[in-house]
Amino acid sequence: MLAVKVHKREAERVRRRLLELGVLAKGYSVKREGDYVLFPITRPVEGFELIDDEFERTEKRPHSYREVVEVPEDVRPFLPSSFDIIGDIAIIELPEELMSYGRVIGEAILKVHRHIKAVFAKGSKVEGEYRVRELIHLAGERRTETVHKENGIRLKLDVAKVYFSPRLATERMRIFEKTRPGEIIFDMFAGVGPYSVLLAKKAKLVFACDINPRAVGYLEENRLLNKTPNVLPVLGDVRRIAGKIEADRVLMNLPKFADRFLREAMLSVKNGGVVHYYGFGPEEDLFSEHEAKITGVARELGFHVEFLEGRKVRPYAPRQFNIAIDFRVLK
Ligand SMILES: C[S@@+](CC[C@H](N)C(=O)[O-])C[C@H]1O[C@@H](n2cnc3c(N)ncnc32)[C@H](O)[C@@H]1O
Repeated sequence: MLAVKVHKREAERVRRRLLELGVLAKGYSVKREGDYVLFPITRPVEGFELIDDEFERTEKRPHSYREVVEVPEDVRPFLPSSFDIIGDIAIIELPEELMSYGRVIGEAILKVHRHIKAVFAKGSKVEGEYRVRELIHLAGERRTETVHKENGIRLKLDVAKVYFSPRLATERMRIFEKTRPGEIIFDMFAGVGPYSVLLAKKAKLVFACDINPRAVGYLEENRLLNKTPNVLPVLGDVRRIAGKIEADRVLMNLPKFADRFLREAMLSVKNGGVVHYYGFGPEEDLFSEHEAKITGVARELGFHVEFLEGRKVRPYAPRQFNIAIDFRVLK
């Protein structure tokens, strides 16, 4: 292989020059011979001593499981480019064409991402009142409980028994930034507490309600784990406590059905307080339908609403987005 030979005093300057010229051969290690350094190159360059030598290939660590997984070429284009990581558990969505290669895909993920200990495939959509999905074990430990770190807090949870999405971390931080010290928060659909525990670091009190007993069990653990005794977990249907709380800020993180709970949210927020509403909307008109429902419920209650912000939270399905609408309630 063609190489440039230089004295070690000149090595750094020459390396930079070869990089500038775009001739330094990638994937080969530079060699040292006494006082000289040998740079492998891809084509002859003028002004340097050129020699011919053999070079060892540098070991390149794969970045993606797709570089190491062994599947037939015809199904390779179906390999997903990303997957969710919750604590030390990976959850991947496999199309039908790849389901029979689940084990090798799972093992490839374990090989490339050393901190991942178990891999599961999504076995269904998020379903039911508890908003959980079926999971299919692909590789590694047959364990579904883990501790996930996000926004400086730790959340213990069971990925098979409760809802949790790491993709909402940025949205949660956004709400944290809007929260003011001393506020009373009502997290209507709290899950294991990713909003509640985070906001409790700033707010005075957080009422955190969920109907899933497992979620509330973890919520209890997570308030201890994060030293946030100002989170008050409430197990049960949120309709039972709505209207008995006067919060500065109400969170409605149940995008599939939040519209059915607008009355409860508005009755639980104080005059001038803010509601963070979540839903799903088509790309061409993200907010109108939801805003109409919000205005309608406010009118029935004799309240006014002031829309503060509408935003895309994340893509949900083709041409569909998970959206957020922040609005103020004036009573
Ligand atoms: C989409 S998850 C959100 C959980 C959490 N906020 C998060 O970000 O991970 C919605 C949660 O609402 C709970 N839920 C559904 N219906 C409910 C109801 N009527 N009352 C209280 N909680 C309910 C579910 O059990 C689930 O944990």
